[in-house]
Order: sequence, then C-alpha cells, then structure tokens
Amino acid sequence: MSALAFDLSVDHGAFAMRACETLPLAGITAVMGASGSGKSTLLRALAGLEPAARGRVQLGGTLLQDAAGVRLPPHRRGIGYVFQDARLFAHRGVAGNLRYALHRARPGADAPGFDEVVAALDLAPLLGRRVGGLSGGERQRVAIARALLANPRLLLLDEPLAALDLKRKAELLPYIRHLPGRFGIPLIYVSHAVEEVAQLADEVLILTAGRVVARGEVHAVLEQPQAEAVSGHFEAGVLLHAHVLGQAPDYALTEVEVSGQRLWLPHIDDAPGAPVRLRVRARDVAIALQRVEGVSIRNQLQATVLRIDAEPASAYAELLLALDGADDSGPHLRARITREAVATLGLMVGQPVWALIKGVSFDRRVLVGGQSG
Ligand SMILES: Nc1ncnc2c1ncn2[C@@H]1O[C@H](COP(=O)(O)OP(=O)(O)OP(=O)(O)O)[C@@H](O)[C@H]1O
Repeated sequence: MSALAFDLSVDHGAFAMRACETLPLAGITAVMGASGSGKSTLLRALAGLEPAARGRVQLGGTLLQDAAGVRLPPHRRGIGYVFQDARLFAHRGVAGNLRYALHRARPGADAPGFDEVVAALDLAPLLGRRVGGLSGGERQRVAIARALLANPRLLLLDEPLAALDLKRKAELLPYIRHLPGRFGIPLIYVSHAVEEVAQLADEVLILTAGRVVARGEVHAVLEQPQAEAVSGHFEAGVLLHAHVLGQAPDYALTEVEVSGQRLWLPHIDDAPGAPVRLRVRARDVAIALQRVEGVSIRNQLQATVLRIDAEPASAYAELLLALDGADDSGPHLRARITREAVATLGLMVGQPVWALIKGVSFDRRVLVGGQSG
C-alpha cells in the first residue's frame, strides 16, 4: 500500500514539533490532540503552508520536501486542504467555487467528476446559490467538494466541523466517512472530539506538545490513557464494532449484535448486516451480579472483570471488562462505578458480571451507519 512518510520538525520558539511517521494512504487517519498540541502545524507542514517546517515529506512515490532543498509549493503537492472556516470565494457562487477547482485540477484519468462530487455531497440544490447565504454545514460541504474537484492524492481536513452545532455535525459525518471509499482519496482528519474520531477514523495519531504519543487502530488508541488525556475523564470509554440485526419500528429501536450479544439502540436507518460503531462511555455502564429483571435497562451484556482500578482520591473505580464471546483482544467495556459499589458487591478480577447500558446513552445523531469497519 502506498504511504505518506514524513520526518518533520517545526520550531516556533515556545512551541516545537517533531514528528516522524509513515501513514497508510488509505481510509481516514485522525489526528487528535489538545488545543496547542500542534495538529494544525502538522497539517500545514504537510501541505507546504508552514514556512518553519524542516525535514522530509514523501507522498507515495513523490518527494515533496527534503533536507537537501527540495520543497514543492503547496499547489504542486497534490494535497487538498479544508479549513475550519471553509474559506470559499465570496465573489463566486457555489457552482463558481466548484468550477474554479475543476479548471485547476491536477490532471488524472480517475479525477473525481463534477456530477459525481455534487451527488456525493448533495450539492445539486445549492449550485445556483450565493456563498453568503449558506449555512455552516452547507459551506463545509462546498469546501470539501471544491477540495475533491482539485483531484488531490490526499485530503487534509482541519476540524471541519468545529464551528457547527451537534445537529449539523451529525449531518456531515456520513458524507466525510464515505469519501475515501467513494473517491479513493485518503483523508487526514484533525479533531479533538472523541465522538467524531470514533465514528470516522480507521487509524488515530495523538499529538501532545508537538510529539506523537500514541498511534494505531482507532479502537485500540481510543482505549489508551493518551486519548483520555485529550477527551477528559468524562468521555472515557470504548469503541465497539457492531452489526445491525433488525428493526423494531413501533418503538423506533434498532437491534445490533456485538460478539454474539444483543443491544438495542435508538433507531438507525441501516439494513441487517450493516456495520455500526458504538462508543460506550465508562460512566454509562453499570454493573450487576446477575441479570436484572424489572428494570428499564434493556441492554444487559455478559462480561468478565479483567481489571479494577480504584481511584483512592475519588469516589470511583474503573473496571475493565471482557465481553463474553470475545477473544483476548476485545471487545472490552469500561465501567465507572463507585468504590463503595466495588466493595459491597465484592467485585474481583475474573468474576462474571452483567454490564448494563441504558439505550439513551447512545446518541443516534453521532452514529454513522454503513461503516466499513
Ligand atoms: N507562526 C507561529 N509562530 C509562533 N507560534 C506558533 C506559530 N504557529 C503556531 N504556533 C504555536 O504552535 C502551537 C501549536 O499550534 P497549532 O495551531 O498547531 O495547535 P493545534 O493543536 O492545531 O491547536 P487547536 O486545536 O487550538 O487548533 C501553539 O502554541 C501556537 O501558538
């Protein structure tokens, strides 16, 4: 598989970045990190927009920059860039913005076609509009389409949803998720929102103070402490890969399966067999010693306690659980419960338990159906 290889350093005095990685040119790689960790600096350096960037960047077979003086300008790198604030040409309409990119596109037989891009981002109703009247989400769809029409070999998205409310974010997530599969263009996606990363990313790279501190497959990285340092304790949890089993339309529920066990979610519009990613936060999981009857919680999963981390300075303990039916590598669940509950229930490593998850803890607005993995 073709790769993006870089060994870059940027020195801004108070802030220095040093990153050396080889990323697969496939799917979506998320770059996570706290504010000021260097996410935008890394993207700018890759795109040739960071004058202070030193070192080497190789995109597939093309050397974009090296220490010996090669330094392709941004427009010759074949890298598209979508900013947080869309940056559309205000004096052109939507169609004008798109045609501008099309006319300057990198030549290539497999370049995304105008109609194809317009269809993929549902832009047909907007083509006659002025840029000024567009909503934030519409602007970002136009910005993504414009970047695609330039026929990039790699598309960088720098917090493209940051300025949008939750509803608009949710509308845009599926468009972004399906871009690599539809156009064969890999994405690097910057975000500090763990929910977005959980739904979109194949691989995740975490930056702290200009250094890569974690990197790997999305479900593995999101379980690491470095991810929690970005998202905060409140959001800590796991990512489960589930499949749709069926629908209960009368109750607006969808039934899914994880490792042979069943869960009910608020309705998602996917056919049986479709993959779905579920993020389950540790604070949304309760523990029982046996299956609980006469309770409203429908999602009760059989699991085994793998680890108990008590936090002596707080009221809480965190449990790592292996779902029954899973193998050593997962899936796992995490449960945040009180230390008092651990003591009273007599919880121990190796003990079989039931993990209870309220259906309402799955926010259907951030569930992206039809996932590839
Ligand atoms: N041209 C510059 N001169 C001096 N310092 C800079 C320059 N550009 C960026 N920095 C500093 O580098 C650090 C990293 O900035 P960067 O924008 O890459 O962070 P980020 O992770 O993208 O943050 P955010 O999530 O807030 O956008 C910050 O402390 C910033 O102030």
